[in-house]
Amino acid sequence: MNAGETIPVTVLGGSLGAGKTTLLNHLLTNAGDRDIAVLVNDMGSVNVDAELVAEESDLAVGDGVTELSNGCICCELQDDLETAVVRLARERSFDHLVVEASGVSEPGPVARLFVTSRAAARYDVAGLATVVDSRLFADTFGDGDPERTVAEEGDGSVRPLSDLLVEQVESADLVVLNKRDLVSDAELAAVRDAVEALRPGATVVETDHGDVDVDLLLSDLHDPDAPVGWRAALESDMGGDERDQDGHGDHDRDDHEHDHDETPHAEATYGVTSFVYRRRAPLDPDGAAAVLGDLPDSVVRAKGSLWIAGAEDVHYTYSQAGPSAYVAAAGPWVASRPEFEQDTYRRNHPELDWHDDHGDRRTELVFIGRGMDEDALAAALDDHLLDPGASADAGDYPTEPGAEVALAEPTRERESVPTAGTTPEGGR
Ligand SMILES: Nc1nc2c(ncn2[C@@H]2O[C@H](COP(=O)(O)OP(=O)(O)OP(=O)(O)O)[C@@H](O)[C@H]2O)c(=O)[nH]1
Repeated sequence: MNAGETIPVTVLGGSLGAGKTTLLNHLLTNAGDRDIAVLVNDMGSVNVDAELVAEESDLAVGDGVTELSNGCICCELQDDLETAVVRLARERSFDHLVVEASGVSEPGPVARLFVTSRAAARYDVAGLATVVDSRLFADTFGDGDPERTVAEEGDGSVRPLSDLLVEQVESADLVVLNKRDLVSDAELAAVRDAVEALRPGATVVETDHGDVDVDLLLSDLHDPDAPVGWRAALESDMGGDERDQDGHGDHDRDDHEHDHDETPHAEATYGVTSFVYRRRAPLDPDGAAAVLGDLPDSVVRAKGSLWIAGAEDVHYTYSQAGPSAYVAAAGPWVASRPEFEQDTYRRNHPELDWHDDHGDRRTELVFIGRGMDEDALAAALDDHLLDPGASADAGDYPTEPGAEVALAEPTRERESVPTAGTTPEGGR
């Protein structure tokens, strides 16, 4: 970058588990000659997404991937975001910055930071892309009338999560209708209608597994003739009318002003909390599948690493979003690799949490939800802990890196959902 030139930045938002990290990995794999820096925000204290992005790309956490964890960059981590992106632009040269906001981030304030703060001198917002979980959207707004559903769902104390879904769509320049494979054609058409009603003028694309056109995603999506969403919020922030063109109040701004202090924004506004379950012992394969394939409805999103008895050399990742839950074989644990590789890996990743006996083998899961009974969930998993080295049959778990197995799958209207593998047990 030449002095005085600004770097384009794309803000990637969308609901918990909508497919933002999947899309980001697709982008990095298909970026060609572009040098892309990424910043990943996760609301849990363990940044699973940053690790997944780093694992799938040549970038390392702390080098190409910057992580901001345990909070939300649209509110309590705003200052950290500003510092991180200013430092990034000073220390490295790159062509484009992509910021993956956490699933509970309101995208407007994140984009606004690049226009109003110190970061504005270095960056230019190219666009705000919102990834929509089409299955979740169809289920939430089944009657195609999002505004009505939002109004009905609220319990008065916190805003319903569907409110956030609407806001994320209203702010977007590009809406990616992801998880197309989990909805029927009729449901997808209804989702598109609802999205276009909420955000007229946005570019809308339909995908599965984040397979978007990289050129489109990184292009300058700014449409000066459609100043709805975050730009309208920006204008009102700079002294204009407090209501945007659709007549909605600028609630992200209102909320942000009064929950800036102790209570994290996600909890104060949406009642969303997170906790980490971390154990240095393997889980019984069937027991883990039974619990993790049938989580209580209070869990909105769960993800992390699994150490499974009987498959002690395979690092499994677990991912649940609403009615879907999968276990994937990520590859060998570092501790299962030849010693010289272990040494090299550990030298390059000093942050790796290493145990004298078990190396990096661990079960480390982040649970995000509303009204979760953390103790009951932890106890349910603890019931299935085994001693390291205990014999067990993990035959239904995949071993090939990248292969995954469904523990729970959603059903869609009319057509059945293609299975991603066999089901070890249960499911919901
Ligand atoms: N069936 C299906 N699953 C998908 C698709 N895209 C992503 N997934 C799966 O959905 C889960 C969540 O995907 P992520 O990319 O981690 O979602 P995210 O938005 O980054 O999640 P958070 O950052 O935790 O909010 C993972 O298990 C993905 O493999 C899709 O198009 N179809």
